[in-house]
Amino acid sequence: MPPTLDPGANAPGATDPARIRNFGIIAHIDHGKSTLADRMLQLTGVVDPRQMRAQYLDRMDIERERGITIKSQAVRMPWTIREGDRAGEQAVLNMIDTPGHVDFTYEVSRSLAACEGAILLVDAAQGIEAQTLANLYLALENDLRIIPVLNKIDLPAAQPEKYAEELAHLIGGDPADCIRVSGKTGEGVPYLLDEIVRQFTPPVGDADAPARAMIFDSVYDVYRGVVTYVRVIDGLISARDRIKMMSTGAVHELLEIGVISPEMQKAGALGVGEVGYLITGVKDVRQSRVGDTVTINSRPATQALGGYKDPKPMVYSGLYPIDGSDYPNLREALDKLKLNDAALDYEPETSGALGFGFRCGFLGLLHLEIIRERLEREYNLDLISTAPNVVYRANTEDGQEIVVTNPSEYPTGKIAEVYEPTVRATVLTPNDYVGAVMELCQGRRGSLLGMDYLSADRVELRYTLPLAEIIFDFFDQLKSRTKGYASLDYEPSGEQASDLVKVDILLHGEPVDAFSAIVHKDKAYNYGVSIAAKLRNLIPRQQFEVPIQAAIGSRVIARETIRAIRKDVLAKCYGGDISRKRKLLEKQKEGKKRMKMVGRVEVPQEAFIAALSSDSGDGKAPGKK
Ligand SMILES: Nc1nc2c(ncn2[C@@H]2O[C@H](COP(=O)(O)OP(=O)(O)OP(=O)(O)O)[C@@H](O)[C@H]2O)c(=O)[nH]1
Repeated sequence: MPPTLDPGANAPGATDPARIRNFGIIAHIDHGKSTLADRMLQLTGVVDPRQMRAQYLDRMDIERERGITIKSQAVRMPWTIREGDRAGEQAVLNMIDTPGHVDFTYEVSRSLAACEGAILLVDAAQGIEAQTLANLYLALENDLRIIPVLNKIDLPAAQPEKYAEELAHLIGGDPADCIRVSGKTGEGVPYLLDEIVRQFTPPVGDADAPARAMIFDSVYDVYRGVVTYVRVIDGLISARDRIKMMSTGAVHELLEIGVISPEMQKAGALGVGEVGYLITGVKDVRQSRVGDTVTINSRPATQALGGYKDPKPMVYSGLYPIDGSDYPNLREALDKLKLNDAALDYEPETSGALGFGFRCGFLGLLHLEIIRERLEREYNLDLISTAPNVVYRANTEDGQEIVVTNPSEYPTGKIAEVYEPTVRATVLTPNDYVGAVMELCQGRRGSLLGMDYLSADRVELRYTLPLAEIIFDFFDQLKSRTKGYASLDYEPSGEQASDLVKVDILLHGEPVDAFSAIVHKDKAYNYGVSIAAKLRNLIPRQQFEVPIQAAIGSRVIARETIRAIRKDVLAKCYGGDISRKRKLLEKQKEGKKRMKMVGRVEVPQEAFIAALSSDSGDGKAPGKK
């Protein structure tokens, strides 16, 4: 038996909006959102203590293994105020657990649009970090009420007094208003739940208006087809209705409607302010788009809700199946993942070296890595991903504009100007490391925008940096130069004209498209030298000599050679006259020449993976720590 929910959830009618509180938990990564969510599930009784496991809401294997939240989750929990003059008041809480990593900011902003309030969770041993700020700004943009909460007060290193000051300084108010909790021990969590009901406002909507619900997430389930998560703004959607998607006008039969608590539970209807799911039996993933408005076919709304801004991919990489016959499976898998993930973008491409594949756009390297891992695990595919790159815009001298998502498509003609995307990066660091952070940012072509002291020993540095300079190992470098104390957040800030060149890698005189890269002129030489050296170690010796060249246009900037395995053709030629030996050697040379002309260099698959996957030369996948 699942624990009894508030009767509204299962009754044919909907819950009284005055009793609903929709809220999100926002925090810097690892400050303990998922753990706090676990305690709430336990305290509200929606999860049986025997079934409780850590990070209950992180359902994907990858999420659990890495201890990070990738997808947002919405859970309905009943709560009755325990203390104070409103004790006994019953409420229905819809909690939305959101991811913390900078790549997934768009998930956070989508979820927050479905809330009235946000818990700003800060680790009491760490204080405010870069994503604390970024998420706070997102919440403020959505006009949410904020409850500041200090977590992990059970830690000996916790300094709640100090950080309560910092938080109060940031959002205004009294340090004493910061609620102190431990997601681990549960201390303070019942009080926090009480305060959620007291401080957050109930949703406002017109119960009599035609129904309008916002799709804030949509997932493909192998057994049930597409499951669509909605928050109702106006009106009522009941299980007997036929629903209409406002962007396409498509009408669907409702097979099931319900709430997540934390498993799916059927309900009779969803009313104003409620958060729940719809199942229509739609199998095509594109028919239930995140950001679309759902209405009722018999009495449709006329005006759709303001949708979400589509997240724009920031980093591109080619994904190729190692076994060419897997290509259709890869397409199908990408189609399915795309439903969960509006930010994933892909189109077919062919590479001379790697065959048929897809050029895919991602939000960042972690996103790339996760999609790739999901494709390999959930869809059983073996993939190669090419070196990630950002999107460039080139203006040619004859007035054409070319958008380059793949370096091998970089125009060869005369180029007037090339633009590269930039980001506005915020680094929070203790005072002692300001010099180290500045040195790193300057080395990555950054320009300082400003610097502020958040408290006596915590500094906020703001830089404009080319995106291409931070997608590789910037974060690792930042962490190692600041002994792990600095944190980073960034957002797109437009583009800038830069002195960029395309570096081609030629194997045996033939350019290999998958190795081409666009780099800043000052860094082209180093790039060329390092990739040539890497390939020399990765490609086994062949029967003939293989030159590896890095070139800008026709100018070679670096060269390595893989020496031939010289077969000893004279081994069986004892004594004899010199002309015979010479003849044999000539023949061998000719053979080599023929190989050079017609032969192709055999590049082992691993070489592609290792050379392409990271610029550090360690053979690890991009972004892998
Ligand atoms: N001592 C102590 N540790 C905690 C507490 N809350 C969380 N942790 C630990 O902090 C780490 C991060 O916690 P999570 O709940 O996974 O953090 P998160 O913010 O959800 O992380 P993301 O999902 O990746 O954004 C885990 O190792 C937790 O066990 C707490 O109150 N006390």
